[in-house]
Amino acid sequence: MPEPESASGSASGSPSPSGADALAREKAHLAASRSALRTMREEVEALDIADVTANWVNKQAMEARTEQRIRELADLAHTPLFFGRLDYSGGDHEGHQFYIGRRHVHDGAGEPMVLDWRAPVSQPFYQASRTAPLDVDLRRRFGFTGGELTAYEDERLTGPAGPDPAPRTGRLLQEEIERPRVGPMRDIVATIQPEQDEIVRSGLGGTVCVQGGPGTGKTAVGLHRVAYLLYAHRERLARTGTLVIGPNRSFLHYIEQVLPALGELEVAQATVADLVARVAVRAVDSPAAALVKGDARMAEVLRRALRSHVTPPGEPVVVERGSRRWRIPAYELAEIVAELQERDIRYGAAGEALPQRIAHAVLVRMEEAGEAPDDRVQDAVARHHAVKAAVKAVWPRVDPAKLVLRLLSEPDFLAAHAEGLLDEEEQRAIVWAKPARGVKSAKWSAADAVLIDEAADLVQRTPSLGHVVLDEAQDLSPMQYRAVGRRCSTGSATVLGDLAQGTTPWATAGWREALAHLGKPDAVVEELTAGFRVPREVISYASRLLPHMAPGLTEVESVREAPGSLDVHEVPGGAEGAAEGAAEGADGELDAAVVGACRTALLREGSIGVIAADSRIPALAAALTAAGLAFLDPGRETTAESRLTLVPASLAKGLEYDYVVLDEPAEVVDGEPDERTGLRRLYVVLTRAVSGLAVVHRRPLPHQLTGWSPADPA
Ligand SMILES: Nc1ncnc2c1ncn2[C@@H]1O[C@H](COP(=O)(O)OP(=O)(O)OP(=O)(O)O)[C@@H](O)[C@H]1O
Repeated sequence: MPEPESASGSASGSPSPSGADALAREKAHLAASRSALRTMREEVEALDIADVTANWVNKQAMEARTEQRIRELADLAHTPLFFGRLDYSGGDHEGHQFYIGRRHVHDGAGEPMVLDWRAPVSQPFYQASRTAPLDVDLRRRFGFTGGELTAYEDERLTGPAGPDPAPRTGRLLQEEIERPRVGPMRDIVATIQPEQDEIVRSGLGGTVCVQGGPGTGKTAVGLHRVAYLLYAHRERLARTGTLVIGPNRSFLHYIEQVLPALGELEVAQATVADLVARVAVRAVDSPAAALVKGDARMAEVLRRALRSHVTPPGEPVVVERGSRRWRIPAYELAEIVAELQERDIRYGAAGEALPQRIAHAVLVRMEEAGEAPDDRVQDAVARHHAVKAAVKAVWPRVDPAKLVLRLLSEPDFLAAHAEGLLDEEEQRAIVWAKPARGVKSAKWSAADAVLIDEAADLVQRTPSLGHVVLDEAQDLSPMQYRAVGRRCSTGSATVLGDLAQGTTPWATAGWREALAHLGKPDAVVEELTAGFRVPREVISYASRLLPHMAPGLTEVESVREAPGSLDVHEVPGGAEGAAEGAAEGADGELDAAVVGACRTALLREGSIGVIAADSRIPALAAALTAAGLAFLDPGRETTAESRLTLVPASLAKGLEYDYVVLDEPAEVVDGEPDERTGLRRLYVVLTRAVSGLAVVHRRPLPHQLTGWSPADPA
């Protein structure tokens, strides 16, 4: 371990260096650490694996590992090698200084120059406080500008209280959050807050569910938790795998760089639709049909329908071998079948076990007759055509997609298995008006694909991963929770969501029930209440909607004041004129006002999101183009040259922009099938801005936002 002098370069015992000197020493440590990292990389690059690998396969594997290691050791120009320092004044590390960074760096003698943020000795960087200093005397946070170390911020955790910044409002934290965004989501490793850190470091064994309002850092926490788990349980998770599940491609694209920036390159990403993509999805269900298809009762309907394929044996099995015939009577076959049905094994596995069970019964008879058959005889009997024929009749193979197809095509078949589970109206809601002819030509919906996935799991167990992060979970149906749950049945999960942002007809009403569907009823539910993204003025405005669409949920408490961050601009013309414009999907004056707001936002640094009801997107796209303002769609990465993104409200969830221009809130609400969902959608889009929100409207704002009630006199 380095002594204070060697780690910081500070002259021990001399008067405390001036700020400038201290900064110079820290810069020197950064330069020395960079050079040590370069040496580490050069050592890996120079490894001659030809000497240590005996064969081609090993060589390939070693080469891949070496390449990955070289990538992990890259010194990224704009990613500081360390962001903090801890000076220990007690415990095992008394008198030592540690620099905390994204990865471990050591010098030629193997002494650490930078410690991985995930190491136990780094934890006080996130957790220590004046009330619980955890043996740490000083915590230093570094500020960087374009990869250059330019500032630091100290907190004394022991001795008389000084003018230290409270961690929540620290200048560096504020600057970090407000640093203009271009490109994908960034990591928060330098500024993880204590309550976030507790979730990040919670053990691999347990499932954690995090409820948190917009911008409380749920996504960030989930991704950092994966990085932490990979550090703490690398071998196990390398074997079993990790997966991050997000709501759509744009969102996954937005978050995809966070884990690589933390040195983790092997985490898979998918949407729920990707996980269950066994058939091509080409149809959209009515809300009523999707609601029934997503209900957990469908799991039981499927189970019954599948099991109905087992037919009680009516005939004996007669196996001829040489001059002898062995006969297993029907009642004995029925006993074997009943025993398999009672056991908790998958339909397919039981079907595969049946021939061996029948063969075993034959062997018992052979032994009783004085023969001494061995395993080979049993295998031969199991493959005998009479046994195969019996198995086919009693326990036929079932194709999961065909099973669902039949349920949705044949009202009688559905009724037989939905009895006591779905009422007649519910059954009618899901049966296809026009029965499909085959699996390939059927017009499957997203919910149908989930049903097929459930059926497939009833036939054959879905392999489980080691850990799954499920983001924006509040929008999943019970059947979708089950689909995710079977992918972490022997592993654990991090479930992230906000009940107030649920915008599907089946949105999660409470986490306990959702976790039961996921198969993790004992998961711990944590709450994050501090808001990092949205400034106080904006979150208070958006939170006016809460009592109307998610009563009981408390307002997020923003850690940031940003006076002037909210601008509500009314375009004259009012209710009458706007109605016609809206009907045509175009409204020249409103469009012009939105373009104007974009121009104003473009004068500042950072990303700009223009968010509008999906129906307004074509008109706004045309207006922006006519005004010469280039824009991206949310699946594309912003760059310094193209900072403007046109976002349909339905895709805004989970995303964020430095500045948001929100077009016509009333239209966003009207774009949803009911008012509650509309207000929730509005809440989502009102909470996407980091530095400023401009609301541009011509129609009256929804009264829940203005506080005006329809009952009030005008
Ligand atoms: N401790 C932190 N330090 C710095 N930035 C943070 C911290 N926690 C969160 N943030 C930032 O706040 C913003 C919101 O975080 P994130 O997207 O994870 O929130 P969320 O709870 O998932 O939001 P939503 O519910 O809207 O999806 C991001 O820019 C993130 O980097």
